[in-house]
Amino acid sequence: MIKQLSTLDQDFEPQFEKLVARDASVDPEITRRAEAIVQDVAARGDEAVIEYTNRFDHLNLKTMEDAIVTREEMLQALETLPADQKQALETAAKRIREFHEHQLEKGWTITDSYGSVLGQRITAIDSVGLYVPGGKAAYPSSVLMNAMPAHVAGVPRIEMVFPTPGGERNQLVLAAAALAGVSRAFTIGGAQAVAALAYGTKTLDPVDKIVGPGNAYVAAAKRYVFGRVGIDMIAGPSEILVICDGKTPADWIAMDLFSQAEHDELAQAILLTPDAAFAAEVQKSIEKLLPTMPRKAIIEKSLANRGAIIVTRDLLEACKVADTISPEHLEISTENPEQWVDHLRHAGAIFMGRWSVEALGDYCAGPNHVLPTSRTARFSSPLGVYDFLKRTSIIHVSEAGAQALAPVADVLARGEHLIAHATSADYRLKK
Ligand SMILES: NC(=O)c1ccc[n+]([C@@H]2O[C@H](COP(=O)([O-])OP(=O)(O)OC[C@H]3O[C@@H](n4cnc5c(N)ncnc54)[C@H](O)[C@@H]3O)[C@@H](O)[C@H]2O)c1
Ligand SMILES: N[C@H](CO)Cc1c[nH]c[nH+]1
Ligand SMILES: [Zn+2]
Repeated sequence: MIKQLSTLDQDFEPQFEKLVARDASVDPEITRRAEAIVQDVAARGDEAVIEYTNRFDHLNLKTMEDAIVTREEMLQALETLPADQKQALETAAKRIREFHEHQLEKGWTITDSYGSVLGQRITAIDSVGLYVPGGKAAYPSSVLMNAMPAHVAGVPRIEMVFPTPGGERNQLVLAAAALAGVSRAFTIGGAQAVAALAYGTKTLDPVDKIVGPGNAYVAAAKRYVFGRVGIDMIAGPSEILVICDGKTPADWIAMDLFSQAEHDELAQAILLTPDAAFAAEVQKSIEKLLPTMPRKAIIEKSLANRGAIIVTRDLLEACKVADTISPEHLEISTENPEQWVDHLRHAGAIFMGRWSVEALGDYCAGPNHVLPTSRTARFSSPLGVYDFLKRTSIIHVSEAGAQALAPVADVLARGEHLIAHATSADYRLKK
């Protein structure tokens, strides 16, 4: 069952360190296997992708053509969805698109005192590959979250890969791809799909960047191909941290913890509260509600291995502990959450107040649900339009500018013993 800790406990520090230790999800054997698959796909292309897909996902592909899902098939899936699903998907897609449109960046220029123009040009990446996980569950919401910012950024070629264990093409996944502007999809997954996107095969031209969450094989393959292609981040198991003043119904908080615990046995769900009686109440809610959950076994393992209810001295101390954890999702389930948010700097997404339940962020609030995990929120951001844009510096030096800057470059270049640099600058000086 979930651990109960208090910051007043004598051994709180070592217990806390054990709780937030991050190496639980990296297995060297998985890394070795994933890298071998990537190398094989790089060498043998389509043939290797087909073999691995048939082996791991139990398909019967004869050629890569059998794995292709066309734009027409995606649109067909959208048109034939049950009305409630179509409407929900469209509402979510609209909100996600509108939110991400605010992230579009514009280029800029400045003109210096010599009339030289300096600036930054923004262009979209030419081609991206979206990894949409499909091993244990299908994630239409992740299609929207990955593809929509790419589409808003103006990426012309958006390829999607998604494993279809047993060959079932999830219609919601295809419909979401239609709404979010995916150009073409392949029913392939795992390390072999990442390799196909990175190195290209006869059927699939290589892409410039690969984004999207996945299991340990996908993460290891992304790490391996980074450098050849760009990647977004290595997303680890889901995390939720709730700070509560003890006045939100205990069942709500228990279910919020379950909502991320149900993703994975390695997911992390933590409650911080200064109210010890409330902590006990949430514990009771967990015991009451857990047997009713279809994914009970996963939730139980996740809470037992990586979950905790921590009683703090006060809400300010709860904020300090939360900042150390730097969680993927942080709910401030208190009165006047604005009062606490300035004390919190590191989190993928902050949900303010009792009504801002994390599940809304997963599907339809608007912000992206692909977020930094495993404490990487200290230096990393949610997936966004900016991940699909790149910047190019523009330098247009006037004749007068060259006269002023060449002597500066000359001195610095000679200081570095780079005489060709110095001389090429000096050639621009008027005699
Ligand atoms: N952060 C997010 O936004 C987000 C969103 C959705 C899902 N997720 C996470 O993504 C993960 C998805 O994992 P998943 O497994 O369900 O799907 P997945 O698509 O990531 O992995 C399935 C693939 O793994 C490969 N694989 C499985 N066993 C293998 C083996 N023994 N050897 C080699 N390859 C093997 C297969 O090729 C298979 O197609 C979960 O941890 C989930 O929590 C995260
Ligand atoms: N909470 C996940 C990211 O940690 C995203 C997701 C998809 N579907 C439901 N939830
Ligand atoms: Zn979720």
